[in-house]
Amino acid sequence: MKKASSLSELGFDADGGASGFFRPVADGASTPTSQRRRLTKISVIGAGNVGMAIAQTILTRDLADEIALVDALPDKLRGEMLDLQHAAAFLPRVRLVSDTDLSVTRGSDLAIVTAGARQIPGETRLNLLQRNVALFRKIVPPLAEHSPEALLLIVSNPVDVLTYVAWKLSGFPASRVIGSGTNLDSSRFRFLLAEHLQVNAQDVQAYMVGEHGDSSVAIWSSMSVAGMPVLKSLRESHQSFDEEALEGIRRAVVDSAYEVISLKGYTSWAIGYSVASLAASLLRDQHRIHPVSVLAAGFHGISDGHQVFLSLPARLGRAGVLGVAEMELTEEEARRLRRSAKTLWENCQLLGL
Ligand SMILES: NC(=O)C1=CN([C@@H]2O[C@H](COP(=O)(O)OP(=O)(O)OC[C@H]3O[C@@H](n4cnc5c(N)ncnc54)[C@H](O)[C@@H]3O)[C@@H](O)[C@H]2O)C=CC1
Ligand SMILES: CC(=O)C(=O)O
Repeated sequence: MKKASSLSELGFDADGGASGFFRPVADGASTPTSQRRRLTKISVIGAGNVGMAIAQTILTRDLADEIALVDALPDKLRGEMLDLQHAAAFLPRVRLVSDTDLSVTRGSDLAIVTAGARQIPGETRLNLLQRNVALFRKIVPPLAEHSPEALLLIVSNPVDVLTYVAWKLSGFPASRVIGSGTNLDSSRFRFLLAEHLQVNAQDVQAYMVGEHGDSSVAIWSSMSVAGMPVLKSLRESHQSFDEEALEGIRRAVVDSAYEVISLKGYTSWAIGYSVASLAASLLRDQHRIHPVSVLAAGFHGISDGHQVFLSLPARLGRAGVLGVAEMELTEEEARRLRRSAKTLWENCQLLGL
């Protein structure tokens, strides 16, 4: 049985009796319309492990005035919403709403899609494609209709191909359709390097680009700490630091998701922080650089005709993707990136969108 969870649902006045509780200090004391701040609304579609980790990180970072949660499971959805609402005394004031119907997302500034199947231990992300494309066909068109000016941030896997799918199905410009991409892989990469070098991961400049998945590419040539090239010092301190050792570290980054999934069944906390950092850069117009999934046609020798989405370092702001960095890659890095693009483009083409 659905129980009332607010005083208005129990029959109390909708304004909570506030007019009887406080005496106005002066006539017309309310904020003039011209000075009212525009409220920020974020929607999270899919209130599973990932969606809820994102919602709670966004709440603690005070990024939204309203958060709308959507899921296909009504009881779980309401339970998640209430559980977060009960933290109200410890958080900034946020209106939290939820519904199984996407109309609750109306007027979103940012819509984050996490709905869909996730990997079982050992399964690749690309394996999820057909199931999640079918879901996106149901979710993306109404989402775009309810919030035609929104930024779309795709998280469901395989994230790069699904970002392409969301771009096609929404009809939005590519600058407003972004995949969370290798923002997470790059954090894992920086964590491993920081542990090795005994420094803070925030001081390690290092990017993984390409597919968020098995063919991701580690950009060793531009990796630095305090402006110092890391590869050079690793090679000087470890005599046997060759291509095989580098591939071993890249593989450790790729395998780290598989390891967490085999241990706890899913990944959630790191992607929660990763997506909240993207939300902050976008909605607060930070112009920060993140490796995220963007339309990569024409970059690093990827054919102009291949409308593939994959991660490259991009400058993010309130309008979405403001620009993509023209990284200097070694020939080997560019070759690996093109191979990653080829794998993704082959998958996109199969969809016939
Ligand atoms: N891009 C990235 O870096 C990462 C992506 N992921 C991906 O995120 C996705 C979600 O993972 P989890 O949250 O662990 O899975 P989960 O199974 O916990 O949550 C998925 C949710 O989607 C909901 N859902 C299904 N159909 C729906 C519909 N039509 N409308 C609204 N909601 C619907 C389900 O009811 C469920 O609550 C997976 O595809 C996973 O692979 C996970 C971690 C990192
Ligand atoms: C599941 C997934 O994509 C990740 O944690 O990287």
